[in-house]
Amino acid sequence: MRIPFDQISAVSLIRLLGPDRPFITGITYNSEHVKPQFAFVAIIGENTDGHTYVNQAIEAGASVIIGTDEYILIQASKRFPDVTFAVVEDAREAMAHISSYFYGNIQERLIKVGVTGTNGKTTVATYVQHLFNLLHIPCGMLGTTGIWKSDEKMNIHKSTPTTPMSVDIHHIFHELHRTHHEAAAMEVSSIALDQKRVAGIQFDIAIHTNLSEEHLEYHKTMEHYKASKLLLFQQASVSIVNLDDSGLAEDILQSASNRVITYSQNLQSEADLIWTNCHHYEKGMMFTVYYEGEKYTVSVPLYGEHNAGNLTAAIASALSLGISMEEIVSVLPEMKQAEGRFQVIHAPDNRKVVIDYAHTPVALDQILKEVRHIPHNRLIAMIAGIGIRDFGKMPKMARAAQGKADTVVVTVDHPGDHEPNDIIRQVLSGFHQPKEQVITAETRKEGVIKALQESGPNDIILLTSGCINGCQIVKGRHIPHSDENIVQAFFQKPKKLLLPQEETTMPTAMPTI
Ligand SMILES: CC(=O)N[C@H]1[C@@H](OP(=O)(O)OP(=O)(O)OC[C@H]2O[C@@H](n3ccc(=O)[nH]c3=O)[C@H](O)[C@@H]2O)O[C@H](CO)[C@@H](O)[C@@H]1O[C@H](C)C(=O)N[C@@H](C)C(=O)N[C@H](CCC(=O)O)C(=O)O
Ligand SMILES: Nc1ncnc2c1ncn2[C@@H]1O[C@H](COP(=O)(O)OP(=O)(O)OP(=O)(O)O)[C@@H](O)[C@H]1O
Repeated sequence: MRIPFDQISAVSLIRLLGPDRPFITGITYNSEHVKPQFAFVAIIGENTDGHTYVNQAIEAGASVIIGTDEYILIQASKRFPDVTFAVVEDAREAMAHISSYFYGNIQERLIKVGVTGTNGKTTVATYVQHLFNLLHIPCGMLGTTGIWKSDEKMNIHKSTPTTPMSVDIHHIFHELHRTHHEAAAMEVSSIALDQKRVAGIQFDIAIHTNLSEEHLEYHKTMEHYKASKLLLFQQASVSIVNLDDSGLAEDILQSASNRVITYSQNLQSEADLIWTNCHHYEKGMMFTVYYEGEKYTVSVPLYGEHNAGNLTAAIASALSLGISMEEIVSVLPEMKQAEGRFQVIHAPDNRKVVIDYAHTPVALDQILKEVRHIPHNRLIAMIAGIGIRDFGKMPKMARAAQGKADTVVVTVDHPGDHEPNDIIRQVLSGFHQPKEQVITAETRKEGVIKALQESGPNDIILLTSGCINGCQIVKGRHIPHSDENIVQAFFQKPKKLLLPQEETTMPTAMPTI
């Protein structure tokens, strides 16, 4: 395809050198992925500067170089007159707009739902995906659990943990459209918003979950974190806002010029959707939703009161498309839980292993309260300090856990370049004379095993924090890790721990109760 730089007005072009309508066969931000006639976008990163690799990209066949360093691009243009050099104001933003153009602006033909917030992005995006599919709107999902078509995971390498790089987003949108999808639900992280990964996308719906402290290792201040999240609502036609969140709701309401749908748990609020009266039962939960003066009873095979709120946000997104509440409520009994979010493995002696990716103090506090709704004897909770994240958060995890379990196992997730014991000490510093038993484990694997060893009949073993992309990041290496496999292996040996009928039910895939 030829790229007419002068016609893609959103690209803030400063100077164009070389052929002005270059032909390209692909776009990449990594010189190692350049193929003949690719456009290479030089990005200044945290470790290195993409402009360093301009020569390498041209040697690999790049026909276009896009970057911000005018001097480097002018010098290179003298040596390679057949190559197009585009000096732009913001390389990441330019990449987003050019990627959209390259993929035929196909994104405009999809219903796009963006979800942002500190906790609940994956869950809400997954609920939107499942709900739309049940309502016969084929919907994909882009998020921490992977890139999904309506019915299966796509085999696409993820460039980042949550929101892909812009060129990957447009490639995925193109693939979804090619396979007859009508919608895409996606998590939009604050980092992605700041890095313009979704620049040029006009979301049909933007959903807000909540805001609390997170990602300060990147944003440095809460103000920057908040301002980044707010960007999503400036590029959406409908904003769905959680009135119960004191972190961001007011700011969205004040700045939104688009249609707003609000949701809340509070009967006294004037929210458009009010969810209340949540009860758990063996197969899930039931709650009431008030909407336009009517009362609806929702029954879903999902657990955790916060998930009633998350589901209400997804319901609001379907309502905004003009689907009736009656139709929505009728399909909810078919809903499915998101991977690794309040998922329950039934283990021998009526033990229940709950895997939940709670990795903020707020989420940890929440899940520790929620699991108590499941009948149990003792509660053993594993918490972790995440080495590749903000050290300041670690003691807060201990504070959130204190007093809420019988035993707390403190371990480490993704130590990165840090010594596991430094991380453990940092977490432990948050406890204030804990009455419960606190034990430590230097690796997540050891932590899971110790938590299981502590358990007895009818106990709940809650494994929190998370394992991004099924691995542990240790000194730059990605070491495969799976809590489920460790649980499975633990109960398989010694064999006598397993009841005969349970041997077939201790699966690699996790069933929910
Ligand atoms: C902080 C951050 O955003 N990091 C992303 C960033 O890496 P970086 O800034 O360190 O890049 P770098 O290594 O300095 O390289 C700079 C540029 O030179 C290029 N390069 C480098 C070497 C080479 O030989 N040739 C070459 O072209 C690189 O491709 C890059 O474009 O650019 C890379 C791609 O160019 C991303 O893969 C990487 O995401 C990493 C995997 C990451 O962990 N990101 C996290 C922080 C993130 O984005 N998280 C959010 C939120 C998650 C949540 O919800 O909790 C997310 O949306 O995923
Ligand atoms: N609405 C909510 N309010 C508070 N806590 C929540 C909410 N939804 C989910 N959580 C908690 O946060 C954990 C993470 O949920 P989820 O993965 O959906 O969030 P996320 O924002 O996508 O985080 P990440 O992108 O880092 O995975 C859940 O396991 C649960 O414990």
